[in-house]
Amino acid sequence: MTKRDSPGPSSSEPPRKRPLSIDANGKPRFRGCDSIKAYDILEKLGEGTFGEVHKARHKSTGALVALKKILMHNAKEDGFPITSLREIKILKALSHKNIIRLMEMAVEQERGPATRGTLYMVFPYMHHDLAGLLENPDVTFIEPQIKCYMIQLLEGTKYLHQNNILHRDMKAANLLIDNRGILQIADFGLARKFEEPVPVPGGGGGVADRDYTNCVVTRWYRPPELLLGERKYTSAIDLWGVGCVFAEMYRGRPILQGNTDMDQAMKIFQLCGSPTQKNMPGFDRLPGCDGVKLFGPYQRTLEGQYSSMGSAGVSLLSQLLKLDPQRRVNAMDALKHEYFTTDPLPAKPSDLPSFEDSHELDRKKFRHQKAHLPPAPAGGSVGIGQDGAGGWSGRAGEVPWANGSGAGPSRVGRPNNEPWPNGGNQRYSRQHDNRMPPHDSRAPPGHRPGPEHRQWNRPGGLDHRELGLPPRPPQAGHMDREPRGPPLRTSRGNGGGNVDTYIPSYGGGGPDDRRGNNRGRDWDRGDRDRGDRDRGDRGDRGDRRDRGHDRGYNGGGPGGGGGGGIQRRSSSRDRHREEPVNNIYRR
Ligand SMILES: Nc1ncnc2c1ncn2[C@@H]1O[C@H](COP(=O)(O)OP(=O)(O)OP(=O)(O)O)[C@@H](O)[C@H]1O
Repeated sequence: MTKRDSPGPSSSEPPRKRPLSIDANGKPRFRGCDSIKAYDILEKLGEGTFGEVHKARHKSTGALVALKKILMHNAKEDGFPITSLREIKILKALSHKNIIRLMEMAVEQERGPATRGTLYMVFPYMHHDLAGLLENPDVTFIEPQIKCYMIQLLEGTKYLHQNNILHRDMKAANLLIDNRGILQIADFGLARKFEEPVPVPGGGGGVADRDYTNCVVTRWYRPPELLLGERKYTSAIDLWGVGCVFAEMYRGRPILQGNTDMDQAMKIFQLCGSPTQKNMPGFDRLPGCDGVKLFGPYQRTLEGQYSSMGSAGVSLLSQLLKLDPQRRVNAMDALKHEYFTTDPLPAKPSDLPSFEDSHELDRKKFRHQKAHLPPAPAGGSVGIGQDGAGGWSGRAGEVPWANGSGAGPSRVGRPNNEPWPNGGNQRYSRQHDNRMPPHDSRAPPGHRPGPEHRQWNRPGGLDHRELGLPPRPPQAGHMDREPRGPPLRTSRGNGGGNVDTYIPSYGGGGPDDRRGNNRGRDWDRGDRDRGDRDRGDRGDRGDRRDRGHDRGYNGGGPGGGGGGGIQRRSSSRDRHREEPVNNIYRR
């Protein structure tokens, strides 16, 4: 039998797919499990209800990693958090340069026969998250850099959506950046598969034909359809978050800082205009539409507010921040937008300057030490609990108007005099939040800022002593965190009325959360894990973390904005594949 005759794949058969466990270079993508003893733990980077993140070094290879501890709130009763299982499963199946790679799991065995041990997700160490970079007043993005990050963000988003994954928590704090200029989308704790066809060119996010849990996405990045209670949503929800991040890179702060869901919707409509049948067809069929009638009508202000982004930038922004999710641009179309081909052209990642490391905990430490800071966003109806403060039950006429200052337009601009090292000539004056403390940009041990650092960062970073603050106690970040109050309650323990039984009642978030990432998220994390056990063993488990989160306005009503119902298993598990990333940087 000749080779030609031998049985094998015929030319009509589809090409064989690479096994999911192998990356584009033929190397195993996910190594499996290692002992935590293989790592030297260096410092804490972030902390949430869901887990702590530590920087560590692999003892034998020397590789720097981030270890994300999986917190078991109630290991005996709940077992391994199902949301973490889902996150791990999704991450293991993804392979793209703009998506964080789950390298392996690490196990810490505890003594005693009945202990289960602690599990860690192991990721490559990334020097920053985007929120941290933007909070550093000495780092000013210029347009080639913003374009470079946007391309990478859109490439990662496109890859997710083409592989039927919704991220559902797109925000600056979940975008990690390393000192080679690579941006990666992280935190898949709320991600899930979607079952509808993937987006096509010119087709926006398509149309959803089933219900999903409504209460997803951190409020400041939550799109109008979710705020109005939409459950048949599409990948367009992620593109709204991309739009928010896009403008945030110019402004230097989150652009829509609502104190409650109601306030959030109001801020959106003040920017994009009140919803009408023309700009958001069908908005009046959504359960939260009554709330819209309580304010406005507002005229659109987006083009005026963001004119400094230039006509191409404003055009892209307005396509990302379309009220109508069906007309909101999808990632593949956004990548073709003229913004990326007009001057100044996008920088290449390798041309971007490096910065001193900045992570969630650095920011928290600093903010807690500045006790005199004026109040940050109040956190809105996330805080609805037994005291009922700040929430709205969802019935028309009961509007808890936000009393916080929110994101007023009064920001102090800072002239940007830094030259672009690679010849770019566009400079942007980021408008800084004048309530914002400078970022604590400590250099890592042994780190000597090079010329680039000197150009882009305050030499040596700002020390707490420079600010006349008391010396930092050991593990100040941890100690400074808000004390946790009573343990989280579940729906079993407390129900009824408009008391959100998924929301813990520990007190205020303090002034730390300018970005709205952590306080809401901490509560959410608790919700997320707790909610799982009430949901049977299938379905949209991760969603419960946000259940009741501002739910009064989202139209979910007292019964809940959560609850995606039982969901079919997706058959698209094998669709994951690496896509070549367009070499758009070189255009
Ligand atoms: N691979 C990484 N490299 C460096 N830092 C990381 C990495 N992963 C996470 N971090 C830091 O830890 C923070 C929290 O990570 P992540 O969002 O994955 O956890 P989380 O428990 O979901 O936190 P949150 O509730 O704040 O979103 C990030 O904002 C980032 O500052």
